[in-house]
Amino acid sequence: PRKIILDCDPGHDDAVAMLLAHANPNIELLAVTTVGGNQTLEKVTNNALSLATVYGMQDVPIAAGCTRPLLRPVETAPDCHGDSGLDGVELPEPVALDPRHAVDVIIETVMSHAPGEITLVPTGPLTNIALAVRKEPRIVERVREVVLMGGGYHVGNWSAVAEFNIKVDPEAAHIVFNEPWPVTMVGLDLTHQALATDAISAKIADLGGPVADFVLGLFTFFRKAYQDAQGFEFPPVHDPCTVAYLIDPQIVETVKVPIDVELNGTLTTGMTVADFRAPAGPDCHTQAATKLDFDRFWDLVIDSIDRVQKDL
Ligand SMILES: Nc1ccc([C@@H]2N[C@H](CO)[C@@H](O)[C@H]2O)cc1
Ligand SMILES: [Ca+2]
Repeated sequence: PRKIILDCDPGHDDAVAMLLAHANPNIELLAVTTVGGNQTLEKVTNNALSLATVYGMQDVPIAAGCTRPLLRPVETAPDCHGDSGLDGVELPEPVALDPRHAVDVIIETVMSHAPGEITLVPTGPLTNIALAVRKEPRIVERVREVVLMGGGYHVGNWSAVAEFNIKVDPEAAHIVFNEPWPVTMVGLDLTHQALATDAISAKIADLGGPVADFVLGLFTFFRKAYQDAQGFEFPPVHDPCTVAYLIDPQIVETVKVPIDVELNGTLTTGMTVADFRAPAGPDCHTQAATKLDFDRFWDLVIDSIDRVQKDL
Protein backbone atom coordinates (compact mmCIF):
# COMPACT_ATOMS: atom_id res chain seq x y z
CA PRO A 1 0.00 0.00 0.00
CA ARG A 2 1.01 3.62 -0.52
CA LYS A 3 2.19 5.16 2.77
CA ILE A 4 0.89 8.70 3.07
CA ILE A 5 0.66 11.72 5.34
CA LEU A 6 -2.57 13.69 4.90
CA ASP A 7 -2.07 17.42 5.65
CA CYS A 8 -5.54 18.93 5.77
CA ASP A 9 -7.98 21.60 6.98
CA PRO A 10 -11.30 19.74 7.54
CA GLY A 11 -13.44 20.96 5.84
CA HIS A 12 -16.21 18.84 4.32
CA ASP A 13 -14.16 17.48 1.46
CA ASP A 14 -11.05 16.98 3.62
CA ALA A 15 -13.29 14.77 5.77
CA VAL A 16 -14.01 12.53 2.77
CA ALA A 17 -10.31 12.43 1.86
CA MET A 18 -9.56 11.25 5.41
CA LEU A 19 -12.28 8.58 5.19
CA LEU A 20 -10.95 7.27 1.87
CA ALA A 21 -7.33 7.26 3.09
CA HIS A 22 -8.27 5.45 6.30
CA ALA A 23 -10.58 2.85 4.75
CA ASN A 24 -8.95 1.86 1.47
CA PRO A 25 -6.54 -1.10 1.72
CA ASN A 26 -4.22 0.41 -0.92
CA ILE A 27 -3.43 3.33 1.39
CA GLU A 28 -1.58 3.24 4.70
CA LEU A 29 -2.41 6.51 6.48
CA LEU A 30 0.65 7.08 8.68
CA ALA A 31 -0.38 10.46 10.10
CA VAL A 32 -2.87 13.30 9.77
CA THR A 33 -1.61 16.86 10.17
CA THR A 34 -3.75 19.97 10.26
CA VAL A 35 -3.28 23.53 9.03
CA GLY A 36 -5.32 26.71 9.33
CA GLY A 37 -7.38 27.16 6.18
CA ASN A 38 -11.09 26.45 5.78
CA GLN A 39 -11.37 27.46 9.41
CA THR A 40 -8.94 28.38 12.18
CA LEU A 41 -6.32 25.83 13.17
CA GLU A 42 -8.15 25.14 16.44
CA LYS A 43 -11.43 24.41 14.65
CA VAL A 44 -10.02 22.25 11.83
CA THR A 45 -7.93 20.32 14.35
CA ASN A 46 -10.93 19.64 16.58
CA ASN A 47 -12.80 18.54 13.46
CA ALA A 48 -10.02 16.12 12.46
CA LEU A 49 -9.95 14.63 15.98
CA SER A 50 -13.73 14.12 15.96
CA LEU A 51 -13.65 12.64 12.47
CA ALA A 52 -11.20 10.03 13.77
CA THR A 53 -13.87 9.02 16.29
CA VAL A 54 -16.56 8.86 13.60
CA TYR A 55 -14.35 6.65 11.42
CA GLY A 56 -13.04 4.48 14.27
CA MET A 57 -9.51 5.67 13.47
CA GLN A 58 -7.69 5.01 16.75
CA ASP A 59 -4.01 4.50 16.01
CA VAL A 60 -3.25 7.30 13.56
CA PRO A 61 -1.38 10.29 15.06
CA ILE A 62 -3.15 13.60 14.46
CA ALA A 63 -0.97 16.68 14.99
CA ALA A 64 -1.70 20.38 14.62
CA GLY A 65 0.48 22.67 12.54
CA CYS A 66 0.53 26.31 11.52
CA THR A 67 -2.16 28.69 12.63
CA ARG A 68 -1.63 31.09 9.69
CA PRO A 69 0.16 31.57 6.37
CA LEU A 70 3.91 32.30 6.26
CA LEU A 71 3.50 35.99 5.49
CA ARG A 72 -0.13 36.86 4.88
CA PRO A 73 -3.06 37.16 7.31
CA VAL A 74 -5.38 34.25 8.09
CA GLU A 75 -8.21 33.81 5.58
CA THR A 76 -10.95 31.23 6.27
CA ALA A 77 -13.92 29.98 4.20
CA PRO A 78 -16.99 30.04 6.48
CA ASP A 79 -19.27 30.56 3.46
CA CYS A 80 -18.43 27.05 2.30
CA HIS A 81 -17.73 25.16 5.51
CA GLY A 82 -19.66 27.11 8.14
CA ASP A 83 -18.54 28.56 11.44
CA SER A 84 -17.27 25.23 12.78
CA GLY A 85 -15.56 24.30 9.53
CA LEU A 86 -17.71 21.15 9.43
CA ASP A 87 -21.27 22.48 9.73
CA GLY A 88 -24.19 20.16 9.02
CA VAL A 89 -23.19 17.21 11.18
CA GLU A 90 -23.03 16.34 14.88
CA LEU A 91 -19.42 15.74 15.91
CA PRO A 92 -18.62 13.15 18.62
CA GLU A 93 -15.94 13.38 21.31
CA PRO A 94 -12.50 13.86 19.69
CA VAL A 95 -9.61 11.41 19.98
CA ALA A 96 -6.41 12.65 21.70
CA LEU A 97 -4.23 15.21 19.93
CA ASP A 98 -0.62 14.23 19.26
CA PRO A 99 1.46 16.81 21.18
CA ARG A 100 4.06 17.21 18.42
CA HIS A 101 3.91 20.02 15.84
CA ALA A 102 2.74 18.93 12.40
CA VAL A 103 6.02 20.05 10.83
CA ASP A 104 7.95 17.75 13.17
CA VAL A 105 5.59 14.83 12.51
CA ILE A 106 6.09 15.28 8.76
CA ILE A 107 9.90 15.44 9.16
CA GLU A 108 10.14 12.55 11.65
CA THR A 109 7.87 10.31 9.60
CA VAL A 110 9.69 10.96 6.33
CA MET A 111 13.20 10.71 7.84
CA SER A 112 12.38 7.46 9.69
CA HIS A 113 11.31 5.68 6.50
CA ALA A 114 13.42 4.63 3.51
CA PRO A 115 13.74 7.08 0.64
CA GLY A 116 10.81 6.91 -1.77
CA GLU A 117 8.39 5.34 0.72
CA ILE A 118 6.31 8.30 1.87
CA THR A 119 3.89 10.36 -0.22
CA LEU A 120 2.69 13.73 1.03
CA VAL A 121 -0.99 14.53 0.40
CA PRO A 122 -1.72 18.18 1.24
CA THR A 123 -5.37 19.20 0.90
CA GLY A 124 -5.18 22.63 2.55
CA PRO A 125 -2.86 25.65 2.37
CA LEU A 126 0.76 24.50 2.02
CA THR A 127 2.20 26.27 5.09
CA ASN A 128 3.17 23.09 7.00
CA ILE A 129 4.78 21.50 3.94
CA ALA A 130 6.82 24.61 3.14
CA LEU A 131 8.10 24.91 6.72
CA ALA A 132 8.96 21.19 6.84
CA VAL A 133 11.09 21.64 3.71
CA ARG A 134 12.87 24.66 5.18
CA LYS A 135 13.49 22.95 8.55
CA GLU A 136 14.71 19.64 7.02
CA PRO A 137 15.62 20.05 3.33
CA ARG A 138 16.51 16.35 3.10
CA ILE A 139 12.82 15.41 3.05
CA VAL A 140 12.70 16.66 -0.55
CA GLU A 141 14.88 13.83 -1.87
CA ARG A 142 13.22 11.26 0.44
CA VAL A 143 9.57 11.96 -0.31
CA ARG A 144 8.25 9.77 -3.15
CA GLU A 145 5.93 12.50 -4.44
CA VAL A 146 3.59 15.30 -3.41
CA VAL A 147 -0.03 14.92 -4.58
CA LEU A 148 -1.84 18.09 -3.59
CA MET A 149 -5.33 19.46 -3.95
CA GLY A 150 -4.94 23.08 -4.97
CA GLY A 151 -4.58 25.49 -7.83
CA GLY A 152 -5.84 24.98 -11.36
CA TYR A 153 -4.63 25.78 -14.86
CA HIS A 154 -7.83 27.33 -16.17
CA VAL A 155 -10.03 27.66 -13.10
CA GLY A 156 -10.04 29.78 -9.94
CA ASN A 157 -12.43 29.98 -6.98
CA TRP A 158 -10.90 32.51 -4.56
CA SER A 159 -10.20 34.97 -7.34
CA ALA A 160 -10.74 34.95 -11.10
CA VAL A 161 -7.57 32.90 -11.54
CA ALA A 162 -6.54 31.55 -8.11
CA GLU A 163 -7.72 28.69 -5.93
CA PHE A 164 -8.21 28.99 -2.15
CA ASN A 165 -5.45 26.65 -0.85
CA ILE A 166 -2.82 28.37 -2.99
CA LYS A 167 -4.11 31.94 -2.68
CA VAL A 168 -4.28 31.82 1.13
CA ASP A 169 -0.54 31.07 1.33
CA PRO A 170 1.06 31.67 -2.09
CA GLU A 171 4.59 31.90 -0.67
CA ALA A 172 4.26 28.42 0.83
CA ALA A 173 2.89 27.15 -2.47
CA HIS A 174 5.78 28.76 -4.35
CA ILE A 175 8.21 26.83 -2.14
CA VAL A 176 6.38 23.52 -2.63
CA PHE A 177 6.06 23.84 -6.43
CA ASN A 178 9.70 24.87 -6.85
CA GLU A 179 11.45 22.18 -4.80
CA PRO A 180 12.89 19.42 -7.07
CA TRP A 181 10.37 16.72 -6.05
CA PRO A 182 7.52 15.27 -8.10
CA VAL A 183 4.38 17.40 -7.63
CA THR A 184 0.96 16.41 -8.96
CA MET A 185 -1.43 19.35 -8.91
CA VAL A 186 -4.99 18.06 -8.47
CA GLY A 187 -6.58 21.41 -9.20
CA LEU A 188 -10.07 22.76 -9.76
CA ASP A 189 -9.99 21.71 -13.43
CA LEU A 190 -10.12 18.13 -12.11
CA THR A 191 -11.99 18.50 -8.83
CA HIS A 192 -14.93 20.44 -10.31
CA GLN A 193 -15.73 17.13 -12.05
CA ALA A 194 -16.09 15.36 -8.66
CA LEU A 195 -19.66 16.53 -8.08
CA ALA A 196 -21.78 14.94 -5.35
CA THR A 197 -24.85 14.60 -7.57
CA ASP A 198 -28.32 13.43 -6.52
CA ALA A 199 -27.53 10.01 -7.99
CA ILE A 200 -24.42 9.71 -5.84
CA SER A 201 -26.24 10.81 -2.69
CA ALA A 202 -28.96 8.27 -3.49
CA LYS A 203 -26.35 5.50 -3.75
CA ILE A 204 -24.94 6.50 -0.36
CA ALA A 205 -28.44 6.61 1.13
CA ASP A 206 -29.14 3.13 -0.28
CA LEU A 207 -26.00 1.85 1.44
CA GLY A 208 -27.29 3.19 4.75
CA GLY A 209 -25.50 3.14 8.08
CA PRO A 210 -24.02 5.69 10.49
CA VAL A 211 -21.10 6.78 8.32
CA ALA A 212 -23.29 6.93 5.21
CA ASP A 213 -25.67 9.19 7.13
CA PHE A 214 -22.71 11.30 8.33
CA VAL A 215 -21.40 11.76 4.80
CA LEU A 216 -24.90 12.65 3.58
CA GLY A 217 -25.03 15.28 6.32
CA LEU A 218 -21.74 16.70 5.07
CA PHE A 219 -23.00 16.75 1.47
CA THR A 220 -26.32 18.37 2.39
CA PHE A 221 -24.58 21.34 4.02
CA PHE A 222 -21.82 21.52 1.41
CA ARG A 223 -24.39 21.51 -1.41
CA LYS A 224 -26.36 24.45 0.05
CA ALA A 225 -23.13 26.33 0.74
CA TYR A 226 -21.94 25.83 -2.84
CA GLN A 227 -25.31 26.81 -4.26
CA ASP A 228 -25.39 30.02 -2.24
CA ALA A 229 -21.69 30.93 -2.53
CA GLN A 230 -20.79 29.83 -6.04
CA GLY A 231 -24.04 28.97 -7.84
CA PHE A 232 -23.20 25.27 -8.23
CA GLU A 233 -26.14 22.84 -8.39
CA PHE A 234 -23.99 20.11 -6.79
CA PRO A 235 -20.85 20.50 -4.59
CA PRO A 236 -17.45 19.50 -5.96
CA VAL A 237 -15.82 17.19 -3.41
CA HIS A 238 -12.24 18.29 -4.09
CA ASP A 239 -9.86 16.67 -1.62
CA PRO A 240 -10.52 12.91 -1.98
CA CYS A 241 -9.51 13.15 -5.67
CA THR A 242 -5.88 13.17 -4.45
CA VAL A 243 -6.28 9.92 -2.49
CA ALA A 244 -8.29 8.29 -5.29
CA TYR A 245 -5.44 9.02 -7.71
CA LEU A 246 -2.99 7.26 -5.37
CA ILE A 247 -5.33 4.27 -4.99
CA ASP A 248 -5.86 3.91 -8.74
CA PRO A 249 -3.84 6.27 -11.00
CA GLN A 250 -6.18 5.45 -13.90
CA ILE A 251 -8.96 7.41 -12.17
CA VAL A 252 -7.16 10.70 -12.89
CA GLU A 253 -5.53 11.65 -16.19
CA THR A 254 -2.48 13.90 -15.81
CA VAL A 255 -0.29 15.98 -18.12
CA LYS A 256 3.32 16.97 -17.48
CA VAL A 257 3.54 20.76 -17.49
CA PRO A 258 5.79 23.37 -15.84
CA ILE A 259 3.83 25.06 -13.03
CA ASP A 260 4.82 28.09 -10.93
CA VAL A 261 2.97 30.35 -8.50
CA GLU A 262 2.35 34.08 -8.94
CA LEU A 263 3.27 36.12 -5.85
CA ASN A 264 3.00 39.75 -6.98
CA GLY A 265 0.17 40.27 -9.47
CA THR A 266 -2.58 42.63 -8.45
CA LEU A 267 -5.15 40.42 -10.16
CA THR A 268 -3.18 37.18 -10.28
CA THR A 269 -1.49 36.58 -6.90
CA GLY A 270 -1.95 32.90 -5.94
CA MET A 271 -2.43 31.80 -9.54
CA THR A 272 -0.81 28.47 -10.48
CA VAL A 273 0.61 29.33 -13.87
CA ALA A 274 0.89 26.25 -16.12
CA ASP A 275 3.02 26.77 -19.25
CA PHE A 276 1.52 24.59 -22.00
CA ARG A 277 3.35 26.40 -24.80
CA ALA A 278 5.92 23.70 -25.47
CA PRO A 279 6.07 19.98 -24.62
CA ALA A 280 7.34 19.60 -21.04
CA GLY A 281 11.07 18.93 -20.88
CA PRO A 282 12.63 15.81 -19.28
CA ASP A 283 13.39 17.78 -16.12
CA CYS A 284 9.77 18.85 -15.62
CA HIS A 285 8.86 17.66 -12.10
CA THR A 286 5.27 18.94 -12.10
CA GLN A 287 2.08 17.56 -13.63
CA ALA A 288 -1.53 18.69 -13.65
CA ALA A 289 -4.62 16.52 -13.28
CA THR A 290 -7.04 16.96 -16.16
CA LYS A 291 -9.75 14.30 -16.38
CA LEU A 292 -11.60 12.32 -13.67
CA ASP A 293 -13.20 8.89 -14.08
CA PHE A 294 -16.36 9.97 -12.23
CA ASP A 295 -17.89 6.53 -11.72
CA ARG A 296 -14.70 4.87 -10.47
CA PHE A 297 -14.02 7.81 -8.17
CA TRP A 298 -17.41 7.58 -6.47
CA ASP A 299 -17.25 3.78 -6.35
CA LEU A 300 -14.09 4.17 -4.23
CA VAL A 301 -15.73 6.71 -1.91
CA ILE A 302 -18.86 4.55 -1.42
CA ASP A 303 -16.66 1.46 -0.90
CA SER A 304 -14.76 3.34 1.83
CA ILE A 305 -18.03 4.15 3.64
CA ASP A 306 -19.00 0.46 3.44
CA ARG A 307 -15.61 -0.72 4.73
CA VAL A 308 -15.48 1.69 7.67
CA GLN A 309 -19.02 0.80 8.76
CA LYS A 310 -18.21 -2.90 8.69
CA ASP A 311 -15.31 -2.32 11.10
CA LEU A 312 -17.15 -0.08 13.57
N1 LIG B 1 -15.42 27.75 -1.21
C1 LIG B 1 -14.44 26.88 -0.82
C2 LIG B 1 -13.26 27.35 -0.19
C3 LIG B 1 -12.28 26.45 0.19
C4 LIG B 1 -12.43 25.10 -0.07
C5 LIG B 1 -11.30 24.18 0.34
N2 LIG B 1 -10.15 24.56 -0.45
C6 LIG B 1 -9.99 23.61 -1.53
C7 LIG B 1 -10.81 24.00 -2.73
O1 LIG B 1 -10.53 25.31 -3.12
C8 LIG B 1 -10.41 22.29 -0.88
O2 LIG B 1 -9.28 21.77 -0.21
C9 LIG B 1 -11.49 22.69 0.11
O3 LIG B 1 -11.30 21.99 1.35
C10 LIG B 1 -13.59 24.63 -0.68
C11 LIG B 1 -14.60 25.52 -1.05
CA1 LIG C 1 -9.15 21.23 2.15
